[in-house]
Amino acid sequence: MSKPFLSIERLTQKFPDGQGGTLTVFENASFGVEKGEFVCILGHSGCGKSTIMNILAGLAEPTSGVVKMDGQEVAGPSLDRGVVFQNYSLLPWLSALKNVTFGVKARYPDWTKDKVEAHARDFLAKVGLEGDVVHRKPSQLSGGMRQRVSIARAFANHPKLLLLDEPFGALDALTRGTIQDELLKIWGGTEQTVFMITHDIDEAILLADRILLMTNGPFARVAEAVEITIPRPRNRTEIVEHPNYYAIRNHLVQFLGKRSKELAGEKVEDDDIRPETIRIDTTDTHERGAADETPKSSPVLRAVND
Ligand SMILES: Nc1ncnc2c1ncn2[C@@H]1O[C@H](COP(=O)(O)OP(=O)(O)OP(=O)(O)O)[C@@H](O)[C@H]1O
Repeated sequence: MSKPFLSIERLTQKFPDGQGGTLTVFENASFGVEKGEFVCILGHSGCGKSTIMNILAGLAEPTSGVVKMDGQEVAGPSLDRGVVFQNYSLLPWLSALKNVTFGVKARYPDWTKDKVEAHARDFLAKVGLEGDVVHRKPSQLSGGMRQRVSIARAFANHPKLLLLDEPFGALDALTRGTIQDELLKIWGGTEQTVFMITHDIDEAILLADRILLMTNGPFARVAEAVEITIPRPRNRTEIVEHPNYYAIRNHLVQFLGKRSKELAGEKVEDDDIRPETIRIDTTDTHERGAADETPKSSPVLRAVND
C-alpha cells in the first residue's frame, strides 16, 4: 500500500509529571492522512490532541516516533504547514489586511505588492471580510471577525497542510455556524489537507471526511477512524436529514461517553496500533442480500480493518 500524504508513525509523548515521575500522554499513536483530506480528531481533555498538533506543526518534538509529510520528516516549523489556534494569534499592530499580506509576502517573495494585496483581499472576501473593515486592527474586530482573518491568512498562504486547533472554540453558536460554512467553501476550492481538533461532535461530522477518536490518557491512543459517509457539499441544516447522520453521531457519542474510558490504557498488539476503520452506512444495500429485510431505520454498522 502506498504511503499517505501525512504519516504519523509510533508517536509517543512523555512529560515529567511534576512529582518526580513521568506522564506518558500517548503511546505509539500511528495514523495517516491522505492528500486533500479533512480529518478531525476528537478525544477528552488531556488525551494529547494539542500535543499531537504541535508536533505536526513542528513546534514540539515527540519523545519518540516520526511524522512525515510528502515523504519528508517534519522537523521544525515550515510555510508548508499553516496553523490556526483558538486565540487567533494575529499580529495586534497590523490591520486585518496586513496580517494576511505579511504571510503571503513571505510565501511568494517574487510577487508584486499589488498582486500580494489582491490575493490577500480575495481570501478575506472568501470569509466575508470586504471594504473598510480590512483596514481595522485586531482590537477593533469582533472575535468572529478575528477568527475569519486567521482562517483567511492560513488559506492564503496555500500551505500543504492546515492545522486547526479548536478554531471556533471561543465563538457563539451562530457565528461558529457561519464560519464553519465559510471554512467548507474555502477548503472546497483548494487541494489543501486539513487536520482539526474540535470538541464539537456535530462540527466534526459536518466538516470531516474522517474522524479520529482517541481514548483517554494517560497512554492514550487513536483507536478508531470513523468515515463520514455523507456526501458533499454538506450544509448544517440539511446534513441532519441524511439517514447516516444519527447513526454516526450515536457511534461518536457512545465512544466518547463510554468506550474512550473502557479502552483507556489498554495495551494493544503491534499489529493493532493503527486505528480501526469504522464505516457506518445505512444506505449501503450492497452489503445486504436482496432477501435481507433489514429496515432502513436500523443502522448497519460494519467495522473494516485497515
Ligand atoms: N509542556 C508540558 N509539560 C508537562 N506536561 C504537559 C506539557 N504539555 C502538555 N502536558 C500534559 O499533557 C497532557 C495532554 O495535553 P494536551 O494539551 O495535548 O491535551 P488535549 O487533548 O489537547 O487537551 P484539551 O482538549 O483540554 O486541549 C495533559 O495532561 C497536559 O497537562
